[in-house]
Amino acid sequence: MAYNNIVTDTKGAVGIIRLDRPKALNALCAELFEELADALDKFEADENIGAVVLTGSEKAFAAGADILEMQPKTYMDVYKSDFLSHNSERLSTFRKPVIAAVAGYALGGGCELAMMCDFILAADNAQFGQPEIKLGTIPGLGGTQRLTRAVGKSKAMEMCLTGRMMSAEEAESSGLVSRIIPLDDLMDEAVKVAGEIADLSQPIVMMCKESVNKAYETTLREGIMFERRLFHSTFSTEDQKEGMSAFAEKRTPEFKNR
Ligand SMILES: CCC/C=C/C(=O)SCCNC(=O)CCNC(=O)[C@H](O)C(C)(C)COP(=O)([O-])OP(=O)([O-])OC[C@H]1O[C@@H](n2cnc3c(N)ncnc32)[C@H](O)[C@@H]1OP(=O)([O-])[O-]
Repeated sequence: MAYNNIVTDTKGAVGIIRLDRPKALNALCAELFEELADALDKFEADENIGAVVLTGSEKAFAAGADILEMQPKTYMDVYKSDFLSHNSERLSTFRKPVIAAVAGYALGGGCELAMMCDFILAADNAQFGQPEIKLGTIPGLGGTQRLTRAVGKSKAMEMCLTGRMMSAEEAESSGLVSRIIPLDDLMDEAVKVAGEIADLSQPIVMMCKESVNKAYETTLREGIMFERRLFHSTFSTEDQKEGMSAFAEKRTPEFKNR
């Protein structure tokens, strides 16, 4: 598939997806979602890729779903086509770690896309928001749910009801992003961290991601049982033997991804 709205690249074992629709501040049109899903399918199937970085431009990670594309749609259009239920959710089912490297605007669907990633590294110029309310609609890609889980009800409610933007500092202090990086260093740092993760055992990393994500979907007791079972299952892998043997023998582990 030829891409018109994204650019993909690799650096070692890191897959990079850059949203690249500059004229519309990377607004998420249907074609972009289709391309993003295709790129994710390819990176997921590629055994040489251990982690992915999703980024945009310095001005915008993504300024939201494409308003001009949505504007003429009727209720019957969106209901019958189950608008947003297909390619736009692909990121949330991706099994390898994905880091969002966010600079500039991450608004509406852009903020929701960043929140589907496993963690967010924010440039110091990043701005997050769910401004859908100002357009006479509400978030439709998980914003009311993931933002509430990330920053708590009071701040999420304020953000969704007012549509105001949150600075990188506020996003970090409220737990939406894991760290703030100077804009010029953002991609280098994101690729470095992704590379460190990709050097670990891929199946163990996938289990760890699955277990952390379980915390969003279950009770504490069930989540702890799920984690315990996955933890037990790591003992069936060669990589657990290698990791612990390497520690005992004071050497660097050589993971084989099995
Ligand atoms: C997915 C699930 C549900 C989600 C819903 C949503 O996300 S709802 C969306 C939630 N998001 C919002 O409500 C944010 C909407 N965007 C804004 O408020 C402003 O663009 C800004 C404050 C981000 C930047 O202001 P600035 O003065 O620096 O820049 P500028 O304004 O001059 O924009 C440059 C060009 O980009 C264009 N374009 C930008 N965004 C979109 C878009 N989403 N769509 C389409 N096009 C968009 C803009 O029209 C212009 O094109 P033109 O005229 O040159 O052909």
